[in-house]
Amino acid sequence: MMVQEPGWEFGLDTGVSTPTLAMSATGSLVTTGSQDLGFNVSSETRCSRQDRVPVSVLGHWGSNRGQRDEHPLLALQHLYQHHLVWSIQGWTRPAPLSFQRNQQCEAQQMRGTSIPAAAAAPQHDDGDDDDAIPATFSRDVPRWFLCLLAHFLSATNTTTTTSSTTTGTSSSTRMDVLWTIPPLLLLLLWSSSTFVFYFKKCFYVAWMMCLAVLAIPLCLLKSGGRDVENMRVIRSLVRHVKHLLGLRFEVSGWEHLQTKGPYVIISNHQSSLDVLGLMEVLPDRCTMIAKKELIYAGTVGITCWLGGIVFINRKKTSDAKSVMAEAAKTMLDDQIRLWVFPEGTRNQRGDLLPFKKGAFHLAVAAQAPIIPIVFSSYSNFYLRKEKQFNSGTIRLKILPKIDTKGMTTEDVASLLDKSFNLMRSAFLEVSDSVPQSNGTRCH
Ligand SMILES: CCCCCCCC/C=C\CCCCCCCC(=O)SCCNC(=O)CCNC(=O)[C@H](O)C(C)(C)COP(=O)(O)OP(=O)(O)OC[C@H]1O[C@@H](n2cnc3c(N)ncnc32)[C@H](O)[C@@H]1OP(=O)(O)O
Ligand SMILES: CCCCCCCCCCCCCC(=O)OC[C@@H](O)COP(=O)(O)O
Repeated sequence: MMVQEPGWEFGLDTGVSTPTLAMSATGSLVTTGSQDLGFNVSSETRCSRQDRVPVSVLGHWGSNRGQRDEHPLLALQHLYQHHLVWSIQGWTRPAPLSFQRNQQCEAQQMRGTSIPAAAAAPQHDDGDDDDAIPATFSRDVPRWFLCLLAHFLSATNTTTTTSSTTTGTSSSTRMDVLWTIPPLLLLLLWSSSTFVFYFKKCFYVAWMMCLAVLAIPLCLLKSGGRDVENMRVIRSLVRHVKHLLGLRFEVSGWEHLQTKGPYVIISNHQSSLDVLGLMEVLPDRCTMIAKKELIYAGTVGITCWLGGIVFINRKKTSDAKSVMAEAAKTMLDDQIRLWVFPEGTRNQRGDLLPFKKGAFHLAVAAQAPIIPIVFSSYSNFYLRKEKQFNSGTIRLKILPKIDTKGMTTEDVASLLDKSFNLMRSAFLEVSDSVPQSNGTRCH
């Protein structure tokens, strides 16, 4: 008796109407599959050769042939490569593809019995946690994509078979796996929202690092060193990144940024994605206050330094205070605007954190107005806990300036309260009205 450990199974409800596939489904592939790959392919018994009825082909990928760690997607690839490539043309409608742990099948596999047709048919989420299709593999994959994948894989198969005559079997296997990566990546991007989440995040960081490599020499050419004017270069380099991540910005209140001279911009801080919104509206001669750790962020850190970003040590209030007092002086001397995140840290809890006092001390010290800018909540497209990063729209609302002329340190508390209340109600307002995710990846 062959004992299979619980594995993943995959189902293709093909709706195929050709006699050839009906044959394959009734058994001829089972032998090939089992012998070559460790597959059991079965189908619904009620399907006959001539009937134009949906056929479910279901493979079970166990660990009996030493492929213990093989991913179900690889198993799917094998199925395509060896059995289904020729029959895909016969598909008559999009094939919903689902992966799930089928405990009934696993139990039967453990006992060494074959999978009955009813158990073999792909099941759908019935709300039961154990049986539920994992969120990562629950999306329908369109027929044309599967066709493309199949053609790609069959082409790969030919290539690697040819190469195996000269380079040997192990390198052909390696090639096989290598060539499998691009379509699998596409399939994962298509089907797994968790994968999309990590992919987009990594892409964002990597892309910013690459852009920064470009930004460094450009900044040096423009200003010869650290200068607020370099922010123009950085701004123009970062502006396209929103398109790559599927984000859209809707900005209102542009007129409030027309204020002349230095001012302090304060905004809420949800994620490093805020940089994209910041670059959307960043006025000329404006730089930021940031935590000092950012300077160590490789090429991005160097770019930040070149852009004139003021780094503070949040853990040492006295240090931070003196750096900000110095910044107030520079603001006036060099006619610079400063962008501060008064929450002092990232926050995505659907509300604003209590503000720190530095930004208001800064504005009072420089006697410069405060311009609050509110970013709508990212929760309609970006959820860190749920690992969701869809495309979406972000509203940026620029609020009227708050004057600080004649104010002293005594007024800092009331200035802070006033700004907080204005921003909080604007945040709730823009977050409420923001359109829901315009991506298609929500479950
Ligand atoms: C193409 C290239 C591509 C490359 C990529 C491009 C790169 C991207 C480009 C650009 C990206 C830039 C993106 C940057 C994003 C970074 C964001 C961050 O890093 S957010 C974290 C840091 N930000 C802050 O922390 C806010 C500022 N913080 C403050 O202002 C705090 O107030 C701080 C640190 C100064 C002190 O914080 P406390 O935690 O100690 O708390 P408190 O209550 O505010 O202050 C304590 C006491 O100190 C007084 N105080 C504070 N500041 C004062 C001051 N300036 N003068 C006098 N007293 C002051 C206060 O009045 C308070 O005293 P009493 O309670 O009133 O007695
Ligand atoms: C090796 C690290 C590479 C990092 C590359 C990052 C590329 C994106 C550049 C955007 C910079 C945004 C910086 C930012 O948003 O920092 C977070 C702080 O505000 C708040 O931090 P925390 O939550 O208080 O620790």
